[in-house]
Amino acid sequence: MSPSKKVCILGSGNWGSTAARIVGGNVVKLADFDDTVKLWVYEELVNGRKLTDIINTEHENVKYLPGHKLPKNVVAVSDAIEAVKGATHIIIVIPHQFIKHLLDTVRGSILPNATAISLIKGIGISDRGMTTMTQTIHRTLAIPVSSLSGANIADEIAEEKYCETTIGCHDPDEAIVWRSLFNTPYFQVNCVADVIGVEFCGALKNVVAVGAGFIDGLGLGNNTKAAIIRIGFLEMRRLAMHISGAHIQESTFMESCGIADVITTCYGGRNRRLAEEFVKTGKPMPQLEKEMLNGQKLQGYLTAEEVHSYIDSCGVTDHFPLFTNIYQICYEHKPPYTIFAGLNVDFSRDTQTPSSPAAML
Ligand SMILES: NC(=O)C1=CN([C@@H]2O[C@H](COP(=O)(O)OP(=O)(O)OC[C@H]3O[C@@H](n4cnc5c(N)ncnc54)[C@H](O)[C@@H]3O)[C@@H](O)[C@H]2O)C=CC1
Ligand SMILES: O=C(CO)COP(=O)(O)O
Repeated sequence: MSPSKKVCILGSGNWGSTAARIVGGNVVKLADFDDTVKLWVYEELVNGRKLTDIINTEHENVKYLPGHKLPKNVVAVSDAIEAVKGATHIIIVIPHQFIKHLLDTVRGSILPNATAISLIKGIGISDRGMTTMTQTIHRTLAIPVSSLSGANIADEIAEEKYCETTIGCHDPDEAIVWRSLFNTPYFQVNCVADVIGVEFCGALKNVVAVGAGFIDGLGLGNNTKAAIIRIGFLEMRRLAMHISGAHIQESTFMESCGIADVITTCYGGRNRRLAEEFVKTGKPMPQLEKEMLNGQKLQGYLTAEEVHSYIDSCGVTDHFPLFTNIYQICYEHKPPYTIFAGLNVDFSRDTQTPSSPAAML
């Protein structure tokens, strides 16, 4: 009997390629899945050759994940519609600023019984307010969407160093399927039912990481960075609960997607590294991104702007001094040491009113 399920991956950056390595390795062990994993690549030339051709002949994404082979059953394609053709399980892992165009491209080509999972760390702003990536994907493709996020610096996972991740999935049967696609001895998946809590954590910690990078750029120490991490974590939780308190479980913040991801990104992430350079060189973030990341993309400074636009429109910036200061340093030329302004906020009531978000502020 031919397999009834088929997985594809949309996105082949640093994390997308690492996910392809994991899923490509797992899928061949799952009898109900087709062995072939189509990997959609945003086509570009690398040393005069198409990146898709390089991946399909050398089985390595030499630009975004150099030094790590991809399984041969991972097949790179430059056409997103071809990638989703016949796929029952769609993994979406692109920088959040590109999501709309990709979804517009593939809508209409998705199987009606398909299901998706977002590995993206970012949020969107629309006339409905702040939206998560799974909400955006669900509204466009009209299929169920889960989330995966965790303390997951891609290069370390490609080296098969032990870590954990969190899958948010409403359907317990589907959660088992997603887990079987991602779980490995070195990549331990824990499933929770809180889809948007998982992704709020993943998106908002990138703003905190920008703050942590400012502290490193200022040459301040570990205690100061720990203070920024603590306050940032509380502002993340406060904002997520303010937006969707009735739908988010507090316990999600203690999963890998929560506290663990804030820590790893504030010490080892790209957002932290470029924010440090921002302070040391005075160059704008987009310029540093071009100069230092070889095509990889930052999410943190964009998310800082999106968060600010939301909290400003709600008139609650006073309740998020760290997020506000980080935004003003990035976009309004405030000096980096102003990150400490007004940080003595009382968060003590936040955990007492989880089902009544407005009461927090
Ligand atoms: N790299 C990491 O360690 C981790 C990243 N993530 C998240 O995964 C998501 C994807 O990031 P990465 O895979 O790291 O990507 P990346 O930042 O390494 O690479 C950028 C990707 O965007 C593509 N791209 C460039 N212009 C594009 C366009 N106009 N339209 C569509 N794609 C375009 C590039 O081809 C490349 O694949 C992000 O939300 C990120 O926060 C999550 C966990 C870990
Ligand atoms: O999300 C990440 C680790 O979990 C990666 O963070 P950066 O994008 O800052 O590298």
